[in-house]
Amino acid sequence: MPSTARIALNRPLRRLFDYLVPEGIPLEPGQRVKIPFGRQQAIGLVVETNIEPPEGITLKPVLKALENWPALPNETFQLLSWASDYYQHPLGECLFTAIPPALRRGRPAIQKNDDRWQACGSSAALPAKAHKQKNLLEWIAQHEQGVKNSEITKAGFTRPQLKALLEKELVRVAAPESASPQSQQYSESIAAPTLSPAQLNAASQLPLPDEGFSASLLYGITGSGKTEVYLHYLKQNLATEDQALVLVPEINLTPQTVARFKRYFGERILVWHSALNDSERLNAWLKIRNGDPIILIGTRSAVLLPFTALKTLIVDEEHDSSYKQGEGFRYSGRDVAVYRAHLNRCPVILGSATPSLESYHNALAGKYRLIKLEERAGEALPPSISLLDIRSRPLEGGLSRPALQALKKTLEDGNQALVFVNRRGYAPVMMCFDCGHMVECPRCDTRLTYHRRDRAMRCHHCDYQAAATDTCPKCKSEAFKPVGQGTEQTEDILAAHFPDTPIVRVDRDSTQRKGSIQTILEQVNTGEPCILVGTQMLAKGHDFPNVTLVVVINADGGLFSVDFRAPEQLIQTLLQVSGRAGRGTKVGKVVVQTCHSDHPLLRTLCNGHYLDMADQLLGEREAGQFPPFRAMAIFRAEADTMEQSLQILDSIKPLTNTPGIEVWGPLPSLIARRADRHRAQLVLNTDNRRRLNKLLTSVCQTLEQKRFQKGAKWMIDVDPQETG
Ligand SMILES: Nc1ncnc2c1ncn2[C@@H]1O[C@H](COP(=O)(O)OP(=O)(O)OP(=O)(O)O)[C@@H](O)[C@H]1O
Ligand SMILES: [Zn+2]
Repeated sequence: MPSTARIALNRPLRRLFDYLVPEGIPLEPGQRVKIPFGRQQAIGLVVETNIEPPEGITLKPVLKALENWPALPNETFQLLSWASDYYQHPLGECLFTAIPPALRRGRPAIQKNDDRWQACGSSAALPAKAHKQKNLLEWIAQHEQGVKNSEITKAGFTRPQLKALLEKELVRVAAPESASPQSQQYSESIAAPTLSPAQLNAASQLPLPDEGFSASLLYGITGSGKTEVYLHYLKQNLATEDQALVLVPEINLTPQTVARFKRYFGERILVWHSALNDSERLNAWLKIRNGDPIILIGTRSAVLLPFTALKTLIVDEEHDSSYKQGEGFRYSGRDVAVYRAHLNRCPVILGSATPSLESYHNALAGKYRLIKLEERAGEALPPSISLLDIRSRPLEGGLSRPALQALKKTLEDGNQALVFVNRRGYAPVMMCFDCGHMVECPRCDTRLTYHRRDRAMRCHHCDYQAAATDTCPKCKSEAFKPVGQGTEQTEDILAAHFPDTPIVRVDRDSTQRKGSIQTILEQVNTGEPCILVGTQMLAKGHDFPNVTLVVVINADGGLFSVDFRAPEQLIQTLLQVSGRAGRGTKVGKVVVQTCHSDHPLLRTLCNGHYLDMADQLLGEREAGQFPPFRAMAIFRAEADTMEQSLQILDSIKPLTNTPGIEVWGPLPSLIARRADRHRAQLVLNTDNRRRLNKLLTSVCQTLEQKRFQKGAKWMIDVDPQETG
């Protein structure tokens, strides 16, 4: 009698499918199978085996198992099942996030052929007329390590030429780099970095990989050398057969970090991020699944991968909002990392100069070990931060005269400066000073940003764009002007003031145009005087030793926002961007322009003590009964009309009626219309997380059965980052 298995598909369905398991196909959870599905075939993942077959239904059989081992080993499988329940996202889609695209399509789980060819004969053996083959052979012979197919074509040779050499046995495949699981040997020649006494003190407080589960919050001020602490820790404590995971917010922004890890660990470093192609992804996945002793540096989704020998997790810049996925499976990479360490009985280290209030709260509650590193590495000192009130001061490109003077002085002293503007483009609004018209996005409840370089008006919330006009589109007046600051405008003003100094703009537009941020930053890395102008991108983890001045154009953005997280994010960004000043031997200075120089939060900022501000903010969160003191979840709806969206949420609200759970709304979202979709939300807030989880599971099950109007959608977001 054949047994029955329950199988998950990569579909947004809160249900699983039962199939017969033909004899001779032993299955276990996490294994990849091919199954008939409707009129097609699909790739599924086994969730349960030997289940009681449902009565009265004839089941179809599994067609085959794609491997005789589980693609998702037990611990990874448990992790994803937990995440599916915690974040209320369908199990199938959660499980498949840990499977690379090639395997989702049913491709075999083998290394993509990337053979290297070596020469093994002399060109003398070739006929005199075979010039091309001769050239190819000689070229291959110059590369002792062998050359890849792709390199051969890139060098201008062809496959038939290679084939001809192969037939004559003049070339052969070089020994593969990794022939079988566990076979990889990594030579690590460089010793651990030498740490300062403060760094050593911090490193010595970190629990060892074999001491079981623990979570540590490494609070290390900007420039304190946290990366060196991680390197030292891994070098000293990670056994040669073990795996480690280092999560980073965005790899492409900080190529320096990867380079630093590679210097110490060489080939043992593997990277995982969204820019990998399918075969790079598959090859990396196989190494991870095989238990190769790699150290993976990866973005958010790396935490879900099927490690089999994971002994340490590090989450760098743990406060960064990019750890939370904003759509679909809305998990927090940081929080999943903590749960993974718990499942895996190993340490997790969360590091930041500006820890999230969640993590800091956990540290204060004794759940996380708090480790402080409050000195800068090397000879660097913390920068001095001062507020510059700009009320009734004339501004140029957002810059006040004292700020311009400080920039001038910095350049004269042979140093570099950084100007932080929180908007890309030229100006966030174009306004007519005759009729008052402001140009809005036709598809969103937002204004269009003026991009002068491309003479375009763009919506930063959808992809709408229109050509810029010189006169008001409504009344044709010529008094049609940009209002507010964007990076382009500040760049122009700086170029006019400092014509002989390179101005380097870093924002999403400039990095998209010029390729990588690395190319753009080459100018800065020469150390010659220059001014960097840019957005948040500049605040993240960069190490420019010659930057001695940071100017923040306007600090007021998040001070009075309705989003309860806004002040936290503002302070984090301000301190992170301030932390780019004075990282080398020269002292750094930060000038923060504001119209609210008496605001208590900004005043505390000048002391530079993040934890003081965090204490202050936690006090406010507790008074307002917000996370981390309570658990929050948001039901969101979007539809073609606001009425429909509100209707969906109105129908959800009675289902949430539970003692101890507060429900706010439904209300239109802060940007109520985005890309012609009308959005609303219903907020659930409670001090009983378990009850909330149970409630959400039952509400989601109910909603799954309901039919809503075409185009209308509901979503659930647990521990939301954005609450507007
Ligand atoms: N022990 C040390 N001796 C000398 N220089 C050091 C030492 N440790 C780190 N550094 C240097 O100090 C600088 C800052 O280090 P790192 O980038 O690791 O700081 P960080 O704590 O990650 O900072 P941030 O949070 O601001 O990104 C780097 O240039 C690094 O090479
Ligand atoms: Zn828009």
